Amino acid sequence: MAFRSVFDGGALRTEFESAGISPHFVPLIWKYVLHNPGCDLSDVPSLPSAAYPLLISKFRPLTSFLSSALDSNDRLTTKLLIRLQNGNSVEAVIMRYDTRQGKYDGKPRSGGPRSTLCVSSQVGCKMGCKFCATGTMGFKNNLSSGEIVEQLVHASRITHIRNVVFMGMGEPLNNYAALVEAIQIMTGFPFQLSPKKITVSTVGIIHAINKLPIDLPTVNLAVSLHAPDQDIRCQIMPAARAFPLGKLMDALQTYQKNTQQKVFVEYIMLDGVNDHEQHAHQLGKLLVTFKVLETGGKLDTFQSDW
Ligand SMILES: C[S@@+](CC[C@H](N)C(=O)[O-])C[C@H]1O[C@@H](n2cnc3c(N)ncnc32)[C@H](O)[C@@H]1O
Ligand code: SF4
Repeated sequence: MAFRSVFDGGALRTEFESAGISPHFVPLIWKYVLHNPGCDLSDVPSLPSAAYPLLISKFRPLTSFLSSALDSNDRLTTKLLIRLQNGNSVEAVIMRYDTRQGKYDGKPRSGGPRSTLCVSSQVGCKMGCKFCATGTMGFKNNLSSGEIVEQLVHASRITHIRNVVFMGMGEPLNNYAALVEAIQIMTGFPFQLSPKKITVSTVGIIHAINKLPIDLPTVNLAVSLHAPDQDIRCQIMPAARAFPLGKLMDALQTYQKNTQQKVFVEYIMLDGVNDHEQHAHQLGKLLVTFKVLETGGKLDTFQSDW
């Protein structure tokens, strides 16, 4: 029998509510599980007595298992392999920026070490981008909100996580409800990540980008652009056929105007495909237009004199 994760917050709250138990106990359970690796739900202190049989029969503290944690040679990066209840695995990556040594971008910064966790939202992906290992494995399953949050639990037991980026396996906007719930949990007690430190990366699912300002108005958005025109985009990212570049750029403008959040543009240089000088000029024009249309937001892009 498959158990739910206690971090499937909506499911746990619903169960509690139908049993007449206050949902206010849910974050207390999360705090206990986070700080007590290997605990049983019967160990969680101070819950109403009706909560224990319900928890034990339907939920588990964690439904995933940390199979391996592999450090890079410089120990700034740790790759986590996490096995899910259904036997599939996902990766999450901890990236440490030792800002005192300027290891991130060479510039001295204040604030000491900070860590970013890159999380997966799906096992595989149906978008089929040609350059992406996840894309070539096809789609296997969506992660539940609990399975997404559990990546943060595993990582938080290794180091303090300050930022989360949805840049691991899968297309987060194709798993929208779980994404929204996971981020709501991550930004509440006991994780309390700042929404401004969360970035959702997407291939560019326009209808979902349009919903984000309502459901997650304070997260950052990153868009995998990877080409300055629709033709090249479609060659390397088949899903782009459904999302014309002009409409995508319009959606980004609207998103930024409505949220005032950062929009990051991701561009992989693929030899002989999108890395010609002419592509750089096209990209500059595309982003300059973006910036000129923009009024008062915070678009992070390069200095442009195209
Ligand atoms: C794996 S995706 C997950 C998030 C989302 N599906 C997306 O496409 O933005 C995160 C980022 O990794 C990039 N990526 C995928 N394959 C890559 C590769 N072989 N080398 C460098 N970046 C890659 C994607 O294009 C995207 O910008
Ligand atoms: S949408 Fe993202 S995860 Fe999916 S295949 Fe493309 S780059 Fe990979």
